[in-house]
Amino acid sequence: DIRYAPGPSAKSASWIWGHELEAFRGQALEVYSKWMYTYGPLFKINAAFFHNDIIVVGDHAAVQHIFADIFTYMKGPSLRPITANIVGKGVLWAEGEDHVFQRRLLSPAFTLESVKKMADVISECAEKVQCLFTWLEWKFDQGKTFAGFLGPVVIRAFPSIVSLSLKSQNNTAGLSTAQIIDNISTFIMAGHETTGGALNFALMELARSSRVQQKLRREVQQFRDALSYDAIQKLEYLDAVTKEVLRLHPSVPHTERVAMRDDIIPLATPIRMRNGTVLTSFKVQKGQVFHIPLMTMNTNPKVWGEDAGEFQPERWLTPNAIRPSNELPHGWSNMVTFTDGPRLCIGYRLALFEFKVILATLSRSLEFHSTDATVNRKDILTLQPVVDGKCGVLPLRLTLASHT
Ligand code: HEM
Repeated sequence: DIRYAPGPSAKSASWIWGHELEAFRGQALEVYSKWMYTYGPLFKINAAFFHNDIIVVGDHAAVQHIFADIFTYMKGPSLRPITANIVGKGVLWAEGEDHVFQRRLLSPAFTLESVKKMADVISECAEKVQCLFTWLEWKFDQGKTFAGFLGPVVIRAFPSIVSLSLKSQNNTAGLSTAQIIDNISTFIMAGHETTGGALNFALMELARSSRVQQKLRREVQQFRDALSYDAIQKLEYLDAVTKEVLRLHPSVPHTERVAMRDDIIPLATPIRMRNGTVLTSFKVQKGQVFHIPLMTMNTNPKVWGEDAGEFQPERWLTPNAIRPSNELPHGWSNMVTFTDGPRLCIGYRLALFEFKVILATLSRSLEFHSTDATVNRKDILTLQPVVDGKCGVLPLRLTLASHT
């Protein structure tokens, strides 16, 4: 019985907020990570406002099961109204048959072929951003809000991609005008907030590690071909840096699902319940809320090793530095950064290409230096840097890079 699941004691919970406020107060996913390393990959917490207990689940088999069955596990009532308000009732919001319908019509815009067709425009936009930054090198003072600046600049440079992606397929005919509009704002928000945020954290990591930064710059500068879709796949170190940034700083740090019916969930790692029984699967009842801590799963030392919290792109290039894939989560590069299953991020190929082209283009000609500001990270639907209490702020200093 899931009532006996391990977890922080009920006595430590606030009578009104349960354990939820404590979890929110820390840095992004810090408290869930601490609990997961203490209680194992499945534990329960008290929910706010006397709601039934929430199960926090990072067990690979359980998470794969939940993501695979989108008719049994849907987004919770706490997420959907926010999504509807911010981006409208597009594919990110839709559930059930409506989701399947919208996803089928929109998917052709995000296939490998479609992303390849957008590649030239994306590379051109990356050049524009780089020119702007090179110009800004004279203008940037230490302490300016880099993140708040990067978002609008990237969005301004990239709007053509949204219309291009929808134009690249003729199937949107089945969607109403309102659905098309809502999906365009979905792509703008879900696409730019996430990719822009991940790029911010990438620049922060490069600024903190001159070794990685120099190695990446050397690889990019020595590569003479144009950065087409196929060409960029040849840059091995860029690929490793990309994976490492998206492992440590997943733009969506956690997600939520609710069981629509009773079910049995398999477990990769048996859990010892508080009454002494050991379970290899567990029963859930309709209405059970799950929190899925994507960031915790990506950085669990029991899975990724003792240096799980460190930025080490080499782990992706060193044989046996990472466990075999059957011992890792199911998803892109054995991570859950884009989730998994039928609701896997629709734009992940586009995101990866944009991320790589922009990072390659910027690091070719600019150097990034840290400031002495302390950067905190908060989970506010997306992962946000917070400096001196200000959200979306990531101060960096730029100089021109020398060419090899
Ligand atoms: C680094 C960049 C990105 C990250 C880390 C990311 C992450 C995610 C995650 C975790 C989800 C699943 C959320 C959930 O089900 O709870 C998701 C869904 C989604 N993403 Fe992304 N995303 C990124 C970029 C993009 C881009 C570039 C686009 C489109 C232009 C996009 C469009 C979407 C859409 C429409 C969904 C909803 C898909 C569905 O429910 O069927 N994302 N993304």
